[in-house]
Amino acid sequence: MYAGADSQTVRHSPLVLEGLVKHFGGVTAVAGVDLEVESCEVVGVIGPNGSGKSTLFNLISGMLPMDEGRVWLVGKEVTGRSAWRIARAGLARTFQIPSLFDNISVRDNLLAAAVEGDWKGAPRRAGEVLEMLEISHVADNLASELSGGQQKLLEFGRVCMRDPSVILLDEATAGVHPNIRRIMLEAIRRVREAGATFLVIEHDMEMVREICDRIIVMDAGQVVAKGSFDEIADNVEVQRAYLGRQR
Ligand SMILES: Nc1ncnc2c1ncn2[C@@H]1O[C@H](COP(=O)(O)OP(=O)(O)OP(=O)(O)O)[C@@H](O)[C@H]1O
Repeated sequence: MYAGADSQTVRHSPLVLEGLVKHFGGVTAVAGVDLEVESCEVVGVIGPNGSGKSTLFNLISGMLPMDEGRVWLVGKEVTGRSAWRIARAGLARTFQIPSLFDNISVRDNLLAAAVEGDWKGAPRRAGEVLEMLEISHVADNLASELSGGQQKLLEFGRVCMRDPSVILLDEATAGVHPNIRRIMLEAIRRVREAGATFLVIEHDMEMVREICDRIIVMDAGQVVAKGSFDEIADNVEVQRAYLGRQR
C-alpha cells in the first residue's frame, strides 16, 4: 500500500494516482507517479520513447498489475481491480493501434461497444457518434475498409458509446490526415464539454498545445515536470529530458 494512505482515504477528483510503481525485471518502467486530474480537465502525458507512458496507462486501466500504488476513479478506489471492472467503474481507453471488430460494420462496432450500457438508446447514440466523427457515410462499411485515420475515429467513437467519466487516449492523431485530426480535436472538445475528463499520451506537440490544459513530462518512469504548455516548453529539465531527443 502507498505509504501514508489508509484504506479509507477518499479522493474526489475523477482520476487520482498515488505512488504508482511498475518493474519489469530489472527495469523500472514507472517509478512512483502521483497525479490528480480534475473534472473536465485534459492532461497531456509526454516524454521520450520508453519513458513509461504506455505502462502508466496499462496500470491505470488494470491491463497490468502494479507493484505499488493506488488508483481512484470518480471517488472510488479501483486499485488491483481487473480491467473490465475498472471499465465498468467509468474508465475507457484507446490504443496506438485501434482494436476494432474488423469484419462487422462501422455502426455495429459502435453498437457492440454499448453492450453493457444503454441497449435501447444505443442506436440513437450510434447515430450521434457517427455524425460527430463525420463517418456516417461509411456506417455500413466493414471496419477493415476504413482508412487508418477513420479507424482511429471509430475507436474513439466506441469509447464515446459508453459515456465514460475518464478517457485515456494513446496517440489519438498520430499519422492521420489533417482533416481527421481536425475532426478528432473537435470531438474531444465536445466530449469534454459533455463532462468527460481526459489523460492523453501525445507526441504531436501542436496537438498538445491545442487540447491540453496541463502537461506532465515523464522520463525514466518519473514525472520530471508539470505545468502549462508554455511552462513546459521553457523548462530546462524538459528540454534535456525530452525536446532534445524528440522523435
Ligand atoms: N512487457 C514489458 N516487458 C518488459 N519491459 C517492458 C514491457 N513493457 C514496457 N517495458 C519497458 O518499460 C519501459 C517503459 O516502456 P513504455 O512502453 O511504458 O514507454 P513509453 O513511454 O510508452 O514508450 P513509447 O513512447 O515508445 O510508446 C521501457 O524500458 C520498456 O522497454
